[in-house]
Amino acid sequence: MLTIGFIGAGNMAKAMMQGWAGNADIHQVVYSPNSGAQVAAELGLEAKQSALDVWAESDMVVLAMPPAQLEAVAKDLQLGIMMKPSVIVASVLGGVSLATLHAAFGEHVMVARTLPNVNVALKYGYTALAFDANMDQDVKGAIAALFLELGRTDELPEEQFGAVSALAGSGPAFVAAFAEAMTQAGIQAGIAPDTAARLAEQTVVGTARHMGDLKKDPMTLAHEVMTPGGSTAAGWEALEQGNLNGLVADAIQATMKKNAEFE
Ligand SMILES: NC(=O)C1=CN([C@@H]2O[C@H](COP(=O)(O)OP(=O)(O)OC[C@H]3O[C@@H](n4cnc5c(N)ncnc54)[C@H](O)[C@@H]3O)[C@@H](O)[C@H]2O)C=CC1
Ligand SMILES: O=C(O)[C@@H]1CCC=N1
Repeated sequence: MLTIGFIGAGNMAKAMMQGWAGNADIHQVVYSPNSGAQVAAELGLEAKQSALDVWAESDMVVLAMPPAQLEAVAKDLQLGIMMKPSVIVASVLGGVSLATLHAAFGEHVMVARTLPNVNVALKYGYTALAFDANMDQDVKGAIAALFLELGRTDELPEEQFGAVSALAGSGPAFVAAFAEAMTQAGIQAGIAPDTAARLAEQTVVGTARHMGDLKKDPMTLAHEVMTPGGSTAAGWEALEQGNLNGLVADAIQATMKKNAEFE
């Protein structure tokens, strides 16, 4: 039995807990000052009274609190790190580098920097991973296997994490924004709000599965839908005139700029 401990019980932590919940070989414990007990009860996990209690019981500790809490949490864990240095730290803290994590926890602590997205809740996530240069291959493999269970993963250079965070970490929000824009356009066109929302959601879900399951890239699928001289091509032209690509590029750049402020 492997014990994964969470420090923080917000949206990202919950998504990971949900993703690993069905695995009978994983025991999950959680501490969060406000919501830990409630989230643990909701998901059938064990709530702990402190970050130190989580550390004492865990093989791997997931740091999933706001990045600004890093120093405070590291201080709370000082005794645990001395008593049980074998615990692996998997940080999901946006913009917090391996170097910063080591500065907080000490050089000898095994640390992985991970960047998951909320779709890990249903094992359809994407997680970027970066490891200490000297981390043992077996430990790397074990961490990667855990995240692979939650969807796709890649080991990527840390300097790409700002861009990866914008595309894959923040990405679900941006795809959701497109679904919302379609819903609003449907309402404007006279469709009842709940029907418009259902149409938009099913279209986004179905399109994602179509590309994924049938292995089609976006433009192949788009061309299949665009009957030559038909109505989709007219709508596509409006998207191009409105510079959808430019707008998305701007959103990614703005997200990366903010990520760079955290680094
Ligand atoms: N939400 C997302 O899609 C993603 C979030 N992240 C990262 O995950 C981390 C958490 O983000 P969210 O879940 O979105 O935020 P959130 O606000 O939903 O959750 C933060 C959690 O940390 C807890 N917390 C605050 N101070 C604490 C402390 N001193 N000790 C223990 N727990 C404490 C809060 O009670 C709350 O449960 C951030 O570092 C963020 O960069 C990374 C990738 C994606
Ligand atoms: O918005 C944020 O700061 C975090 C990082 C990636 C997704 N959510």
